[in-house]
Amino acid sequence: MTGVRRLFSQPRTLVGGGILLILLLMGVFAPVLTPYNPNSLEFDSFMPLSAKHPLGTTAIGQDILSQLLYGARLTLLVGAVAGLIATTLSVALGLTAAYLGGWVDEAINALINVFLVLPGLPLVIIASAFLRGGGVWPVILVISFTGWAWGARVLRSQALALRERDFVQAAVASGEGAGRVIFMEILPNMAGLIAANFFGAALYAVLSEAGLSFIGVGDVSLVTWGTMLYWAQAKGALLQGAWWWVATPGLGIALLGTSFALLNFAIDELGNPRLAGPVPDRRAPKPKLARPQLAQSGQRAVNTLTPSDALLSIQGLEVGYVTRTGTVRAVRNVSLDVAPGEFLGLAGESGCGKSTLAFAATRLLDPPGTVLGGAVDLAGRDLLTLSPEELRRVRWKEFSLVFQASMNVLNPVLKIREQVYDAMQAHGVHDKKVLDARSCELFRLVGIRESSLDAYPHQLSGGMKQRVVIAIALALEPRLIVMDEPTTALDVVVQRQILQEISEVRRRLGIAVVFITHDLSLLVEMSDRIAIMYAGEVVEQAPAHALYRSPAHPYTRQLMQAFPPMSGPRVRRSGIPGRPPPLSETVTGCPFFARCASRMPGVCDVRPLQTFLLDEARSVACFLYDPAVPPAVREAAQALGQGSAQVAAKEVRLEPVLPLPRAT
Ligand SMILES: Nc1ncnc2c1ncn2[C@@H]1O[C@H](COP(=O)(O)OP(=O)(O)OP(=O)(O)O)[C@@H](O)[C@H]1O
Repeated sequence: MTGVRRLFSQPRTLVGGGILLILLLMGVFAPVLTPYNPNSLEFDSFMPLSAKHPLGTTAIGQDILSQLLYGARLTLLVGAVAGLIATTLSVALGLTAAYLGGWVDEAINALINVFLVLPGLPLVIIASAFLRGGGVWPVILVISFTGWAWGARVLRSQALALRERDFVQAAVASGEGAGRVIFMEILPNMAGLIAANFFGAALYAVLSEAGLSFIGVGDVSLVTWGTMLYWAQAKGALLQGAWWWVATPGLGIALLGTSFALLNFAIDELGNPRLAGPVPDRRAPKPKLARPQLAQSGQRAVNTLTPSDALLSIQGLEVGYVTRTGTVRAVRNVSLDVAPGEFLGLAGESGCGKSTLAFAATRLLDPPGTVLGGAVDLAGRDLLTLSPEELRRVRWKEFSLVFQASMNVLNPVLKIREQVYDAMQAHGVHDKKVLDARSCELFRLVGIRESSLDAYPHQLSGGMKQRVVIAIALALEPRLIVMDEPTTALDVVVQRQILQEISEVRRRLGIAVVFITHDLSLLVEMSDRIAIMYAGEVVEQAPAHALYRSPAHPYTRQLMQAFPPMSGPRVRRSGIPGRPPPLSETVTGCPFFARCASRMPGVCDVRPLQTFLLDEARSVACFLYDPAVPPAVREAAQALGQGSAQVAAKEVRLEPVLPLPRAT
């Protein structure tokens, strides 16, 4: 059901809109509904209710029904126009302050505060008295310009909160312009609040006009419900027993207020789809995928990369978080290449710098994170030096990103379809047929029913939302997708389904994937190649099957032992004793030294760490493979490390060769 249809199917809308419509029709068709001029003095004073005068007459012989009908015109005009002007001012100033921030925010905030502390009623009275006699417009202007500040403050706060939400950040990151972010991402989420603001301001205007007229400050020669009250009070209507003269405009104002309030609630519900709509369909689609298989070397991309055939080339990347207590060097001299269509897994303990690496390489690192050195080249473009505009053009088209909390980037008040379209439209795809066809194709690819395109995010389960985000990330068929624990927040079954789909999709589309997770056994299933990070450094890189069969670095071995095997009997797993060194400190030698079962004191803790190439596809940053260390010493150390390193060395026929150059 569309938003408008849903709005008009609510009882509140029907009642509130019905009352408002009746009041409007009363004003519009006043000349038809009554034969009398509201200002005509042709009747007797204080005539009681009768067929000729259903609401009696005033002290000076005016027909009260005519006054009520004609009075609706000006009363509604004051409410609508003053409400509109005040709301426009509130939205414009509130959003400008929140979106631009800095001195603009401070200046607008100061203005809001000034208007809030000004005593409203006396100000309105003085201003109205000053402008008296100019008809209804001075009253409208005075009410509008004194009634915007509260709304601006509330809308500013809401916009500030929305600006930090993931879906707004994602829209900014995906290159949407400021206007589009404000009008497409932020404003729809504030519809309820803006509507509330409008109806609140309109009600304030109607009541202010009535109050001003009642005390005789407005233009009492006009016929409004306020001036009716003024004259009724001035001529002692209640003392004369002519209660209907007071009750009629009072009831009109009360009904108008009720209709505004009901419409306000109804629109609020429309702006917040969680409050309405059909029961969510949370049935997950059935995956139609084959059982995952352990990689076979013949099927895999082989890591024989040279810089010229790499799609993504990270060279000597250094990233730090500059804090008051020093710089946390979270990524240290990392070099990684990813070939076109390759699935590179990145694993390591929590806090070893995986996310920092992903964020820095894709230019999404927020302060205090800073790139301290190195280069990131994607298909010949140095991503680290691209201007924001160039980056906007490249992101989503050349590479896209899916993170653990990616499902939060979905805007809660927009249908999934609009959000999938948005990503494509921001990059120049506007043909409705193409958008439609592509969206359906993407949804089939990631295993979601096409009907979910017309759902709101809250109507989908977490797994489905994450698939939607993956579909959006695939929308422009980027050459590379970086996925940082994209399924960690989901249950194991859904995780597996999604991972199988990612694997399938990237094979079909030939997209390269950098996949980050703690779960090494999962990576072994999915990856062509795996890089292991420890304390900000890449300590081992190898084809997945080789790493699984014979991990070379003692840390990789221990990491593998910490996860259950993919087959065989269940055994108790042990964690890795000890902790990584603090990344804010300079590490001399190997950062794994203190925890390593094969450590060689006097070597590993004193020499600057080097990376050794074991064969054309494997490298390891460990002195156990340093030809400069006597073989006997290395063998003894390997044996100490439970002997498994020797097995590994035999299996991969380790022939330590040249140390790779490492940037300092
Ligand atoms: N804003 C920050 N300020 C200071 N240090 C930070 C900040 N963010 C991360 N760090 C530090 O940087 C290091 C790397 O963190 P990062 O999140 O990249 O690791 P990770 O391997 O992705 O961990 P996880 O798997 O838990 O996400 C950690 O030591 C962390 O404490």
